Amino acid sequence: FSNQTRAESYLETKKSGYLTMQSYSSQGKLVRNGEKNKLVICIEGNIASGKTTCLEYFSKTSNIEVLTEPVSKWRNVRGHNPLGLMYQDPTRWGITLQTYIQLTMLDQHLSTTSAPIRMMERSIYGAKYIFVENLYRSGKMPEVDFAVLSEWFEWITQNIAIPVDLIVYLQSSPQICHERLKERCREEEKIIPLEYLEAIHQLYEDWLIKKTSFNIPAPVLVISADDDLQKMIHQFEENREKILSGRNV
Ligand SMILES: Nc1ncnc2c1ncn2[C@@H]1O[C@H](COP(=O)(O)OP(=O)(O)O)[C@@H](O)[C@H]1O
Ligand SMILES: Cc1cn([C@H]2C[C@H](O)[C@@H](COP(=O)(O)O)O2)c(=O)[nH]c1=O
Repeated sequence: FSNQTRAESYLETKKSGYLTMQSYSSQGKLVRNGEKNKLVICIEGNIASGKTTCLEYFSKTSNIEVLTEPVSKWRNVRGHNPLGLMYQDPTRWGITLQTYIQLTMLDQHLSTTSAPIRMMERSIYGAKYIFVENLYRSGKMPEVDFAVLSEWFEWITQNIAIPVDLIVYLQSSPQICHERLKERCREEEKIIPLEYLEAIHQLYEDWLIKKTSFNIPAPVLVISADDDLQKMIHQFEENREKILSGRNV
């Protein structure tokens, strides 16, 4: 056996539910069998920019599987609320929340689907490049926590194929998000100031518009998200073909 064949042979015997990784791709990453021809679209955007609303709209289309962020898990893991704890004391609990979010994002990326198109709310990339980065840059995440999370992230993305075909960026003004967030009234988020949404917005703009911060794993389709619901539906329809073909052309 070459090293690669031995590894493949080992992995073939290690079928454990949804994490059955059976072969190495040409880039030397673990890949999921049967997932190659599926289209993955990630909806990125600020808090309360309308991502869930967008996913709910497209969930009515046949052949699409929609995966909303598992916020209920982030609010309740074995009776603990890491999301609430993070907003109360980000320096202490940021690492706890972000470690768990990284795990649940990976879980979603790797979960099996029968539908040919998968639409996912954010991604493991958005969680790291926006939220972890924001905690770190704002001085609320200790350097050692950032280093450990970054090591985990790099190991995952260097060793496991996490394909994304298209990023749909719901570009919104932080002020509008703040108003929508207050209306939605999620208990943990009541203390979020406008400045927090402005910082998240800036990181998104640097990543997906200016393209000056981090690697972008897929082409980006930008949809302006400040409009009312009716106009948003019109925009979703106008962009339906681009979105569902996974191509920004
Ligand atoms: N275009 C829109 N105009 C007005 N309110 C909206 C619009 N899109 C979403 N909302 C409302 O704003 C809040 C946040 O939307 P949501 O889809 O949950 O955002 P996200 O998933 O990005 O956090 C919800 O109360 C939702 O009903
Ligand atoms: C991905 C991610 C999310 N959060 C926080 C931000 C919000 O309070 C919720 C989910 O927000 P949504 O935009 O309404 O879906 O989770 C976070 O703190 N860190 C993250 O990586």
